[in-house]
Amino acid sequence: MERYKLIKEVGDGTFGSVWRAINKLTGEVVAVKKMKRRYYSWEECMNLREVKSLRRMNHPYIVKLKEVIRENDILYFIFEYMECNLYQLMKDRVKLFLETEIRNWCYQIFQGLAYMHQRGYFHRDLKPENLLVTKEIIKIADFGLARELCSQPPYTEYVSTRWYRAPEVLLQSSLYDSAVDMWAMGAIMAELFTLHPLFPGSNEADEIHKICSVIGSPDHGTWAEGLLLADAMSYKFPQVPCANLSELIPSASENAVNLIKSLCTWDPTKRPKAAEVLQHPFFQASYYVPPSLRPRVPNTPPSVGSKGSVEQKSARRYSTGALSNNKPASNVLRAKINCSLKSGVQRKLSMDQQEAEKSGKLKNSLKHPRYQPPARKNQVGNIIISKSMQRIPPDEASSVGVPRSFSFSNTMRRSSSKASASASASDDEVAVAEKLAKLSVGSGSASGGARPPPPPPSLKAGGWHSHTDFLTRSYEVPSARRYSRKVVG
Ligand SMILES: Nc1ncnc2c1ncn2[C@@H]1O[C@H](COP(=O)(O)OP(=O)(O)OP(=O)(O)O)[C@@H](O)[C@H]1O
Repeated sequence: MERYKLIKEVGDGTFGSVWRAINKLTGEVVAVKKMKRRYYSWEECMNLREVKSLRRMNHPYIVKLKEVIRENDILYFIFEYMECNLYQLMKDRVKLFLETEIRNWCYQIFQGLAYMHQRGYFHRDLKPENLLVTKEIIKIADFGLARELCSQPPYTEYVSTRWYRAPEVLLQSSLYDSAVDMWAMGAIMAELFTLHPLFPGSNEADEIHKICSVIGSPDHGTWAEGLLLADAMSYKFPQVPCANLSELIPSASENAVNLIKSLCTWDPTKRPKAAEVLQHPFFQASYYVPPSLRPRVPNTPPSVGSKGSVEQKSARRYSTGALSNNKPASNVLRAKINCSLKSGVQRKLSMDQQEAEKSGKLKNSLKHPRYQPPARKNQVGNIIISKSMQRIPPDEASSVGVPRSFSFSNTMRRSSSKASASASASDDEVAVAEKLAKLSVGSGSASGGARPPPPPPSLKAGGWHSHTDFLTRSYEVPSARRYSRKVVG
């Protein structure tokens, strides 16, 4: 570790603290994740999911693990450095993001996910904190929970942060797959549009209630398997009418709303795969190539950082012929959003609770009987076990010897994919903002190796229904509490 100079702590997760650091030899800025528990052998380190999965991945939209160092029984991961995470970008944000910005981010993430899923992995803990941003580039990070699709179910342990947790996981299915990542992406996409979490459940029961109130309670037609799962744990879904998602996400285009609907579908088998999502009409409206990835030609518009107030600039920057569907929020609506932004404690409380869940200290809720109506109590769910207890048995050669550090080259080993899955200024919008507020029930630089993503697929591609017929249900209003939290799961 003497090669690295730690500069500043930039994140404190459940399992490690993350530091911005400099490689003294090369001057390269990196992120050093110092794991909290001790590791007494290399074998133990090499069997960590984060290592096992990340060392197989080499993609411009997946954060690159450069090196692993074990020193004095302390394990350090050296990652490429990213400026901030998506949650940090959203939390103090007043102006809504432009749809073009959201489209650009999502297209990158879905490319990363398609790559990962095709190679037989799914992430299982996608959330804004695990999506790292440097200028216009976004990358998937934190593979501590990543799972091989071909690994043997049942998957009994804890998976994913509650607000982004798929219903099959909430209902303790042991057969979930990469569709859990697609659910999380639907929730994240919606949050990018509204700057509010879509399903901010205060406990697992409340989480399901929130989901029902947005997408409507499931029935035999929409998710027969889910009813069985619920039966198996003597759980009864609340009978809640669905909401109109377009009203909940007024700044989103019809295509964006349709995509979110399809991702947040009860039945995991009906959610689109990441590769299919890339063909969705939402991504046909335009394709934005970040300035940093454009060929260097004179008159290229200057790059604008993604952290600042970039909305107006963004409109000019995105010169690819795109029609922005974004409807900027009115001052009144913005004031309301700000107001809810300031009610920040909710997310922190809730996320702290989730952190407690993750540590395995708190148990229960759904397993024991009846659904409790939109819980205002700080009840905590039961699925959780500590990630630190999830070390999987050695299943591959850990013939790593006993190096003091381990660097990864582009070891892209393909494993067969057994993926069975494996606000505008109108009165209406003000009303929507009010509705949202009332319905708060519960509660460095981009990788040098980055290459430009492929151009958008043709409009004909994919089996997407156009516009509204993709899902015909209507949707209700989610909670609108604004949040603040430290960067933990
Ligand atoms: N490569 C990186 N570059 C810059 N910041 C990073 C990097 N990796 C992680 N971080 C920051 O540190 C935070 C925590 O990192 P990470 O999620 O890997 O830790 P963790 O202990 O696994 O967290 P969690 O509690 O989510 O499981 C991230 O949300 C991010 O803000």
